[in-house]
Amino acid sequence: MLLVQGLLPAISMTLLRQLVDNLVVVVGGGVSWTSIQKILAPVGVIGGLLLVGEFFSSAGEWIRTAQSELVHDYVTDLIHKQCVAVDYCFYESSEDNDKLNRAKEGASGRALALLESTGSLLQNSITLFAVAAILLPYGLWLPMILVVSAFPAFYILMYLNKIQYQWSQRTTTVRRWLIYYDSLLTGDQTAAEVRLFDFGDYFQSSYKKLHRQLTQEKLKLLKKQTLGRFAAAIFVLLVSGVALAWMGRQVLLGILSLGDLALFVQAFNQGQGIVKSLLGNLGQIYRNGLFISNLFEFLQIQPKIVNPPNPLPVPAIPKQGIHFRQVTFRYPGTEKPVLENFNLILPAGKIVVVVGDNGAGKSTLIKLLCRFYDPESGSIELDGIDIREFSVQELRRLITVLFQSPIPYYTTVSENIALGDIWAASNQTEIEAAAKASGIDDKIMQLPQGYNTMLGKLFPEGTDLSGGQWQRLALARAFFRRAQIIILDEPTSAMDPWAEHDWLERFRTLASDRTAIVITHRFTLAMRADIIHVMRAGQIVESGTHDELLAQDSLYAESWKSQMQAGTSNSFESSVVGSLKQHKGNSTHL
Ligand SMILES: Nc1ncnc2c1ncn2[C@@H]1O[C@H](COP(=O)(O)OP(=O)(O)OP(=O)(O)O)[C@@H](O)[C@H]1O
Repeated sequence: MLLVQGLLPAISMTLLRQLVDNLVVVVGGGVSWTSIQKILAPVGVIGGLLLVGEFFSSAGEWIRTAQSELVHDYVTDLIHKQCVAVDYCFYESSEDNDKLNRAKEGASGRALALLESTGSLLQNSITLFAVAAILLPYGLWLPMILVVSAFPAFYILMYLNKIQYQWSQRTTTVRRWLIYYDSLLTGDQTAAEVRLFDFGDYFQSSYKKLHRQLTQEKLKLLKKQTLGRFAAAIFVLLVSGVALAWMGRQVLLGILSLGDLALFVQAFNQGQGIVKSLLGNLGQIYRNGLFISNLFEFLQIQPKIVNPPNPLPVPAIPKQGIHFRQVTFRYPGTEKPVLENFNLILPAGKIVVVVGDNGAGKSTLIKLLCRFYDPESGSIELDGIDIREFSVQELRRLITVLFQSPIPYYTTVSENIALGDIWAASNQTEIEAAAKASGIDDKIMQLPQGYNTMLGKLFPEGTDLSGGQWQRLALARAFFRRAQIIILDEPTSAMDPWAEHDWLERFRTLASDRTAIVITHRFTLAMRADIIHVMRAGQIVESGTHDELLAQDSLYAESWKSQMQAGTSNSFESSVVGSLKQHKGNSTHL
């Protein structure tokens, strides 16, 4: 198709010359059926060619759309796969987020544009060769001048494309800020605070300020591009003028016919148009190639948290437990270690609670245990084996985590719970058992369509849950996983005290044969653990049962007393008031 489309203009031009020459003969020699036939034949063929051209151009539209969808699907799939494959820490680095943004920014559009420009380049090259072949008999210098006249434009185009790319690279972070402000203003998660704190105008003006700055820079670039293109176009016009003057002279001298002149004018004009398109194609290929290099840069990122060459089998049921041995860890790009020569034993089959003040390093322990990060030195062992010796996926399958802020998934209730173990066959009985264990079953039964109710208000017929109910649902998801190691990070923070008491009883039964690690600020929860570890500034400073720690009369006991003095022992208010008092400057706060 490219070949036919590429040759069509040249064939039309040749036919046009024949038509004009025949017309001159007819006008000079009188009208007869034979002479009219000579005109009708090229007219018919030209008409036919126009039809073929139109058909191909319409078919081209269909092909372009199909190609566009295919390329889009392919590139999006690559990006999604890589987004899941990169390390967790990728999302905590501004530089890496820039890379992702650049890869995503029109990646599929650019890939398609590259494909189209290459196709167009081929077609235009074929046309240019055919046109050059037509011009060649009038002088070798004609096709050459056609190409040479395009050199300045070529240089300008490449230069402009390069500076546009550099500008785009430089402003990636600024454009990410725009996306961020936009999400604050338009997202459902921020809608309440935007209204309450009335900071809509504030973020809107931040957005506008940045956007204005970008627009000004963009317009400056465009101005440069326009001036550059204008200068190149003037040069091309001058060259055309010289060539036309020469051709006109040849006709006046009788060396060439009027048909030749018609052919020449069309060929030279078309030739220049084609050279211009070719340059455009080259510029596009160059620019899109630069942008697509961003996609490749992102796709080439290799995760650092990888499986060992010969992974050891993960214990189906841990017997000894988890041992943090002399672990030192600092977050990438930070100076101060969060953990330094840290030691902790979490025995199998026990419920262990880790309490500690904000920033003590409790959540960091979870991230290390799940291998979102690896320690700088020391090791984390499961039944005496360094967890780096296991396959990452196998290790993670052994663990279930209820994170501090569970994600509300906008799917049905059943799917929400089943997401806890996508590898397990979705069994409704087990889903309901997990919901009962987490204490959300009663609420689900009151929903319009029970377990088939769509959650979240973002999509049609969705129902929302309260914060505590979402938390219980996340807990059901964690239970559904049936993992041997259960990690709960502030599991009851959004629950009322009655719910918490009820839940604790269930949890004891559920976790009876598993290893449970609970991170909490709530003493009412901590006191029921088999072992309590008190963490402060990256170290375990006290360990024991609730009674043992009270007997030690140290940090834990002090914080416990402080909470108890604030109210009755088990009440929600006591925890909150106690915590608030501690935050007011008491050095022994937990
Ligand atoms: N991604 C990160 N990059 C750099 N520093 C981090 C990162 N995440 C946490 N930190 C720092 O590491 C320290 C420990 O954080 P961590 O989240 O483990 O504390 P925590 O005990 O769980 O606190 P909280 O009780 O408030 O949840 C803190 O000083 C925190 O600022």
